[in-house]
Amino acid sequence: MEKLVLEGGIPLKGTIRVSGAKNSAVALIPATILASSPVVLEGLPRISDVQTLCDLLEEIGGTVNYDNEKIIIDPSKMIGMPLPNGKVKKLRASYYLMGAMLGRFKQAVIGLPGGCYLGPRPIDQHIKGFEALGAKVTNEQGAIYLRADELKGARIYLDVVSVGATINIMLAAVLAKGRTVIENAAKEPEIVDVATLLTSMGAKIKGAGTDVIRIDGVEQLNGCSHTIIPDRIEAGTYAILAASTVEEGKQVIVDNVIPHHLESLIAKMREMGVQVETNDEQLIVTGTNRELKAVDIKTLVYPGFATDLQQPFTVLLTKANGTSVVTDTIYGARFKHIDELNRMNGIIKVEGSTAIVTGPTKLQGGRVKASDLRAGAALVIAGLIAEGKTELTGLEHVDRGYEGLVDKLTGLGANVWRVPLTEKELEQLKNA
Ligand SMILES: CC(=O)N[C@H]1[C@@H](OP(=O)(O)OP(=O)(O)OC[C@H]2O[C@@H](n3ccc(=O)[nH]c3=O)[C@H](O)[C@@H]2O)O[C@H](CO)[C@@H](O)[C@@H]1O
Ligand SMILES: C=C(OP(=O)(O)O)C(=O)O
Repeated sequence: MEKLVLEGGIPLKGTIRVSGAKNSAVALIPATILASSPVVLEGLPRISDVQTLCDLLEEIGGTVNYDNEKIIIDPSKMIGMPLPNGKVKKLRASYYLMGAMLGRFKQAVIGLPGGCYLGPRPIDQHIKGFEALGAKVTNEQGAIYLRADELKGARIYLDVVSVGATINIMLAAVLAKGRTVIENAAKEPEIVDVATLLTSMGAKIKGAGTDVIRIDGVEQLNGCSHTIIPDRIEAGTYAILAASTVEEGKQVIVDNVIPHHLESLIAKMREMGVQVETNDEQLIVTGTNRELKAVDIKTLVYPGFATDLQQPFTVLLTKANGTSVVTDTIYGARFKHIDELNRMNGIIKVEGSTAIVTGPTKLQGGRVKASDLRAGAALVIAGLIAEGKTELTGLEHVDRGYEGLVDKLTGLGANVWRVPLTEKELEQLKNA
């Protein structure tokens, strides 16, 4: 195990390139199970969630070949093997194996997913969808058992707008008989990306990216080639980092971005007084001598302010003048980073699903721990703006979502490096 050491207070400048989207990648990989011949996925990020899913596809008999920026998955020899334990527990998105394996094999056994603990994360809407398509679903000793004689299209109204349930139902429905309509569907760009792959494989899907998705089942899906979209959350994280660290007159360019995916973040940054411009595929943040203003944010489903950017954004708010109110309506308990920020001299109070940030404060470097992926991203930004050195543990969370973090930050002039934990530090972490 390692820790990340960050030297705070160094102004950053230059260009940082965004990788392929984690939340697309983790659905695109399971989607390949539905094809009858090899699928080429281009531009997947090299992160641990991608590796874990590729390992899981190999466990069920798939062949995975890595060729520079491409991953080639041959699903033809896969079998409907039960996966009640093991690697499925390491990430949230292993739930997509349910929809994809049910779609192809008409049965699946998948252990309940892991991933970031952000408060309760039920999957009742996924199950409601599978049942509507004709599957019998039971939960036995921490694993979901799914079985169907045949899957038949259905009209499914989601009681909660859910990214995971929308994608999972699409995966199960593309090979079902007849028409499926998902109402109150989520509209995130990752859903459109998965629909694009499935359509290239031969699926018939209309309306992805709106709140009604119509799927007409087909007999067979075939291999194809697909390039993933850029990661809007990674891009947003680096835009927030840029706004937190860039010096007057200097620029940080976040490259390989679809700016339209980040409109709610860009609007909030501008409201604070951050100078941010966009072109076709970049965000350009320029340092100014303006004082940053406090703003309120409320996380919402897309195209609202993304919950996954709430934690990093809170760090930027510690630099703003006044009181900012941050409300997370998606995950009301997503505030585990706050204790750590307060240990670094932040003045942030949590009341229910709201964090109240009083600024500006000068953060102080210290020893902090990432409790989840975006808490880790928030603490990386905090470490880079703090006075002195910060040591961050819990890197296994950060590695789930940020490809080549140290190299990318070093490219902007940051002084950051990874070191193995000593025996004593490992012991301290175990007892914490
Ligand atoms: C792998 C992946 O793509 N992860 C993203 C996905 O997670 P995930 O797909 O798990 O999140 P959902 O969109 O499903 O969750 C949204 C809300 O609906 C609730 N809910 C969800 C499903 C369900 O069956 N019942 C239910 O009540 C959840 O508790 C949450 O409050 O979207 C989240 C919300 O944008 C992001 O934070 C995660 O980064
Ligand atoms: C919460 C996240 O991921 P996951 O759903 O994979 O836990 C995230 O990407 O911020």
